[in-house]
Amino acid sequence: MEAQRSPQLQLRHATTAANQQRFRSGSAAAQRSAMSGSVDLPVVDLASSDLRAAAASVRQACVEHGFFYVTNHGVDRALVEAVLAESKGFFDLPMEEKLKLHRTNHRGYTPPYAEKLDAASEFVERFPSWKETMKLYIATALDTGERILSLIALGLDLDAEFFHKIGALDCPSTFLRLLHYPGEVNESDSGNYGASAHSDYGAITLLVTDGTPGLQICREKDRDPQLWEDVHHIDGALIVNIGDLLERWTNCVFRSTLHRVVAVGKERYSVAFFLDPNSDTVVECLESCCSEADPPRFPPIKSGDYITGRINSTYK
Ligand SMILES: O=C(O)CCC(=O)C(=O)O
Ligand SMILES: [Fe+2]
Repeated sequence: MEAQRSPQLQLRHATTAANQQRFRSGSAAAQRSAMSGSVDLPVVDLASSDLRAAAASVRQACVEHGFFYVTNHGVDRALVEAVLAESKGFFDLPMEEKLKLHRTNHRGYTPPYAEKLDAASEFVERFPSWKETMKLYIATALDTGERILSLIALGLDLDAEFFHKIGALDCPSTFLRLLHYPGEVNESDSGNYGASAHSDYGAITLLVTDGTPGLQICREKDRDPQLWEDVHHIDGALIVNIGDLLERWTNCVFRSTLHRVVAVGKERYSVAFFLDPNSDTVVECLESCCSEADPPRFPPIKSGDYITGRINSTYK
């Protein structure tokens, strides 16, 4: 496996107050008034022997939806179950115990409401298999993410090893977020439950859920009223989505699609794995994504500067 920056892990109760800052739009009223339907996202078989065809599906999915499913992805079902079980164990703790892991520098627990409390970490003693489970999950998801990036590169008419060759995966940045959406809606949330509309910051996100619905995407963010479509659960598949950094890298050929999680009257667990290039990777318009008629829309930027800027504007 490639060298890797120390992975960051975040535990989040996904009620509004803790999420609100990072979202581009989506007031409670707007969420309620938006139209909705459901979407059939493409499914890409990562074990396909026809790499070119798989890459073409990935490209189409990234251009049209910014979201797709992957199957035969190499992340064991038992491992996913173990991560969800550890997560449930943590979120089931009394609040005062969870607060001992209160978030510092983007790691740790974010409570439902953003109080400022200081507490120490006692993670390891309380959850003996936590570290190994999360380490294995992160390593496996990283491996899967790299395979997806190879297909993305091929789909962009680049060498399958493009991201490796430019050093973007020498020391990639990974971030694991364990999310818990409580079943009951708190009155003070004003009906704005779950994760408000947002796009992810980085390159790609790999998402698993416990199968509870709630995830929706909005493919045309400027449309009025917005059309929100349910992303249904496919047993055993991972959901992959493109983040803003990859949208920028591809000169907006690929979409970083607005998404949110709405209340379904049932508690929900999910695990989001964010994969970004190493921080000194220069993200500048890929050759195959610009032309004289469609010049680069953004100046080059180091991946780390871009992500840090986004995170800092979130957690001010
Ligand atoms: O919980 C989910 O299904 C989505 C989570 C998400 O979009 C995020 O953490 O960025
Ligand atoms: Fe997201």
